[in-house]
Amino acid sequence: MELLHIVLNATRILLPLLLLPLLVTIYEAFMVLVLQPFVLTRRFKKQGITGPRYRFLYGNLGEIKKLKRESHHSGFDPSSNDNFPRLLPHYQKWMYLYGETFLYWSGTEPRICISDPELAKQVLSNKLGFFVRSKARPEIVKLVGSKGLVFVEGADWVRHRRILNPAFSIDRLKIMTNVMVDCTLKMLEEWRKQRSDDKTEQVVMKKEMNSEFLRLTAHIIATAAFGSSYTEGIEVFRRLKELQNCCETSLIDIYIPGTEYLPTPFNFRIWKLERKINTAVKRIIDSRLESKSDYGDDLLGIMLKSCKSQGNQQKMSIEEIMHDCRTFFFAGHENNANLLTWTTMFLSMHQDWQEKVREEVFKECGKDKTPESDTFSKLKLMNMVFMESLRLYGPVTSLYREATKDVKLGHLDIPKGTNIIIPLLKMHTDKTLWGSDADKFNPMRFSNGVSRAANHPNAFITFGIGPRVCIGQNFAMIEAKTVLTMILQRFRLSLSGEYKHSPVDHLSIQPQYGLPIMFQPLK
Ligand code: HEM
Repeated sequence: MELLHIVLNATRILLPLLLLPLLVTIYEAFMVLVLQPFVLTRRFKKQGITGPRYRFLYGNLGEIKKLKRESHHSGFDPSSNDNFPRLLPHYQKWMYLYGETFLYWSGTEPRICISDPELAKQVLSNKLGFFVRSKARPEIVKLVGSKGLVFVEGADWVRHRRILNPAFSIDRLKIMTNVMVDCTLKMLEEWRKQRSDDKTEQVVMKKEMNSEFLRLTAHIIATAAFGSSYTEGIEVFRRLKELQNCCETSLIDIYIPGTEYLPTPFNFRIWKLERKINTAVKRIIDSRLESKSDYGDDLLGIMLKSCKSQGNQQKMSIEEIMHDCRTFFFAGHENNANLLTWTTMFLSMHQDWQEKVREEVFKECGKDKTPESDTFSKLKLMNMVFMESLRLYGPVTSLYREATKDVKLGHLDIPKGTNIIIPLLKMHTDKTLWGSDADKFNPMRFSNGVSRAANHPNAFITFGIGPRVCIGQNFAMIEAKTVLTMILQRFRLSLSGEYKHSPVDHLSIQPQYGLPIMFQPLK
């Protein structure tokens, strides 16, 4: 009897203690899943901002998935460059229904879509830390590296950027131009060998250029990043590519927080790949550190030098360096390949522009001289073509920021925690900004410079603006100019009859069925 009494007393004391965490979790879940969406929806409604209705837990993810699937299967006008409705159909639909600025829900995360260039500029240029990069899905963070430049914030970001800026200075890029030329020459030499091995002795050669450019840009960034450790470096990048393929397949699924920690076969595969990548990068770093020289002039060498610099603020940890290696591969490889791919498509379709750009190349670089970095600023027409290609098929389709406090943006009151989406693809093809031919290829619109190409100076922000502007934009442009110059010096390009126009959004805009191009050697 007495024992029962003790047990009852203990239960009376312990039960509330045991129940408390459960109650707190239920309360928090209620706040996030029910109350916050309700309150925020009302708060924005009062400001005249509406959007699709919040659905429990999933927000509007289901509708996004459905609209993307439908638009993907709906076929595509082969002459159209109007990618916005096809690749971001949910934004198009909601803009039509609720206006240019609207609220939607990515799961329980509130998102405001803003495509006004003036507001976009205010968000991206804010130097007070009111808007930071939005938290990305774990798959993306794994690819780019959580401690690399893309995802660090505040003082860490300042330190990273200070260390890395010199790696992209004009002097360094001049040296890197030689790397770009050498890698392109290797690709062209391979093509020559394949042609001479070809028993059919056809003069015109067909190449699938998206995969050629992917291979070439991987080769270039691996050499620029790892230089003397190239062989090991390319192995790291191969594994990163595997990781990317793995992550990409899961990106179309709805993300449920915490699932990345579950011991599923998919997660085991990712963890294994990550371990292999880290071990391989660590091995390269260790062998450099052991060499006790000045660590080399490549990106890795520049980062390693920062490890031994005196000022604490300037230092970078080995883990951070490992993550930055991933960042450079991810950011500097596919984006550049896609820029080259879509530009090649345009030049093959618009023979008049191909001739104009080739004439410019012959005039400024000669017919068979290897290009030098000093010449690139003279290639004005080529630059205009690249800008037009980036406007219509820029690899980054949207930019993401999160408000770190309640903040005023134009006439809007943005509550802390709201994500702001800037749909670049929409801004870059908006007829009110670019005129009635907004979806047409017309490089002439850039003849007076980027800021005068549309009726707002910030209508074109393919590399971003403000403090987080792309650190690799000059690298990207020099690489693209090097490769295109060397190709145009040697070949006349035309689109193969097999080409099927079907741009898809796989982290960047890519041709679903590749880009088969016919290469005719110039006399
Ligand atoms: C066509 C080529 C490229 C395009 C269109 C592009 C576009 C962009 C954009 C739009 C941003 C800003 C994102 C934001 O504000 O949230 C960015 C950031 C960045 N890009 Fe690029 N990029 C390209 C090539 C490269 C290359 C070649 C590298 C490196 C080798 C690179 C490295 C980075 C890094 C590290 C950041 C983050 C910068 C920071 O947060 O401080 N990108 N890029």
